[in-house]
Amino acid sequence: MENGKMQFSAPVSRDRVIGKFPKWYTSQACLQNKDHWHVRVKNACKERAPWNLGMKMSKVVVVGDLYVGKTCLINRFCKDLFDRDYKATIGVDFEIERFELSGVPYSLQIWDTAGQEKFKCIASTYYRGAQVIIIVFDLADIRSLEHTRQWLIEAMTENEPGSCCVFLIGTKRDLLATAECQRVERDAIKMAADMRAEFWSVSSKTGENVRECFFRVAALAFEDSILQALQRGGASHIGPNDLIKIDHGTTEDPRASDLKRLTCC
Ligand SMILES: Nc1nc2c(ncn2[C@@H]2O[C@H](COP(=O)(O)OP(=O)(O)OP(=O)(O)O)[C@@H](O)[C@H]2O)c(=O)[nH]1
Ligand SMILES: [Mg+2]
Repeated sequence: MENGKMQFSAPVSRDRVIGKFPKWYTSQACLQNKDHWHVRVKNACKERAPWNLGMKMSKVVVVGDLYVGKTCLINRFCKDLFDRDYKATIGVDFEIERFELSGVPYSLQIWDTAGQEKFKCIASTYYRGAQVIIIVFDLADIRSLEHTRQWLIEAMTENEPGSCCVFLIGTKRDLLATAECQRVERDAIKMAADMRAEFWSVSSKTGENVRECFFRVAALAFEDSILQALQRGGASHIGPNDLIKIDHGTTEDPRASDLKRLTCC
């Protein structure tokens, strides 16, 4: 009971509890090559006891050509579903996924955008305030990899340089033979290194690497948030308000505030 109101918060599902720091897919294109939480982050998490950190949320924006598998990737992770039939995303959609990281509750607000050119104007209004940008390409369609650089440029026009963690994700690995997959991955790793992005190779159909990839997204975004807050306020001053300030998303229904911005199109 707080301020006369009951506070209900369902516990985070057990398969969203991240204790150990998640590992990269390849050390040749990864944003962090350590295998443990940053010591300052670990300490900040431990010290949370005297004050309630509350729910913390970061914004993840998923971009890439049409038909590369953005929606399927999100649906595989968030709903454990795969749909063989293509239903183009119209404008944008979002999912909220709750985690517990190093004992602290934390959410990702995952924005799925349309790859079709005619919806770009709508989708691009949602790029702002992204803490993570996921650029998706189809491992079986090399042109979609070539287009990823342009997607990054467009996503970054709405964000401060250096303010986002960038992931390059190749989907549909189930469609490729091992040798072919390795060849495409080599090109993708070069592209990711160029973009300073972390590379992952996944299949939404089989689910291969999907969970591992999103756990990594959550962990890196979470660590980044805590470190930024510590840098601003100093370790001894970190408190609930610091963490509320660094939210890139919002705890209210994000569709409500984002819809106001749609008037530009
Ligand atoms: N075999 C296979 N097919 C996939 C995979 N991921 C997606 N697909 C198929 O690829 C097609 C396009 O997937 P979507 O997720 O709808 O693509 P999208 O990137 O969201 O497309 P837009 O919303 O138009 O931008 C669908 O027919 C999916 O079933 C995968 O990992 N393996
Ligand atoms: Mg889609």
